[in-house]
Amino acid sequence: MPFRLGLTGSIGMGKSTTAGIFREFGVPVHDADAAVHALYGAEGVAPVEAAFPGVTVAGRIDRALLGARVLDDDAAMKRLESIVHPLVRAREAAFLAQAAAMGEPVAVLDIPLLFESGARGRVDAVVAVTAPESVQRARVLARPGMTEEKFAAILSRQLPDSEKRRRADYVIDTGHGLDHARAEVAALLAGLRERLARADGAGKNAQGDDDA
Ligand SMILES: CC(C)(COP(=O)(O)OP(=O)(O)OC[C@H]1O[C@@H](n2cnc3c(N)ncnc32)[C@H](O)[C@@H]1O)[C@@H](O)C(=O)NCCC(=O)NCCS
Ligand SMILES: Nc1ncnc2c1ncn2[C@@H]1O[C@H](COP(=O)(O)OP(=O)(O)OP(=O)(O)O)[C@@H](O)[C@H]1O
Repeated sequence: MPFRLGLTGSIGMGKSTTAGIFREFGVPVHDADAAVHALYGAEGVAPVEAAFPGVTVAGRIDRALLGARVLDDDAAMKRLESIVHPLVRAREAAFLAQAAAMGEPVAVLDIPLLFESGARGRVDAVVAVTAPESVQRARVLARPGMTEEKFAAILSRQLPDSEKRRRADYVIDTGHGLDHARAEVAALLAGLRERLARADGAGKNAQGDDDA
């Protein structure tokens, strides 16, 4: 099993961009948001349509229609999450099994709701991505279809950034450009590889492998 690095951060903080940097460095990444979007064209269609009739368009769950039904309705969102999260976990498990088969030492699980959905126990360490609030707001409101109301609804379901940073093992700041974030990821991976090599060496010594 690879070392599971959980990647989290509030909306617009730079999770996807940082996940892309891990990929550039050759680390496999599983993206929970992307898994949700993919399962809306696959195994998620039937159960989600059954719970929210009328949200399927041309065989796929339409996220704008579904969003309108759940984003300002707590009970509806909880119901949706109870359908979707187990399906995401199944995709994640398949990804980890494949990474293990490939002998990957480290794998990243990009989980936006890592702390909120009880996923902390599924990873070995947590990376939180952050940026100043003003940068986050400007990034999010620049997106097509985004409104102040939708932004507020999503934020209200997410643990505050300060709390995510406090609970994380590593913090990546995306407010200073791509090169800065790349350097932070490189340093994180170098430190982690050293830590894993040391742990591996200690394990071998404990088993007496190195004493032969
Ligand atoms: C409500 C839906 C249809 C809106 O789709 P849309 O394409 O507009 O948004 P998208 O999926 O790209 O999400 C936008 C941002 O909101 C965050 N977000 C999505 N769902 C949730 C949620 N239940 N609670 C908090 N944040 C959420 C995402 O992580 C992302 O940062 C969609 O987000 C969804 O199906 N959410 C439920 C599944 C879920 O919990 N996903 C979160 C990761 S597993
Ligand atoms: N290190 C960085 N330097 C400069 N711009 C960045 C950096 N990281 C992210 N951005 C910019 O911020 C915006 C949001 O980034 P991204 O899509 O990665 O956020 P996210 O946290 O994945 O968002 P969401 O939670 O909504 O999926 C993008 O326009 C991206 O180009």
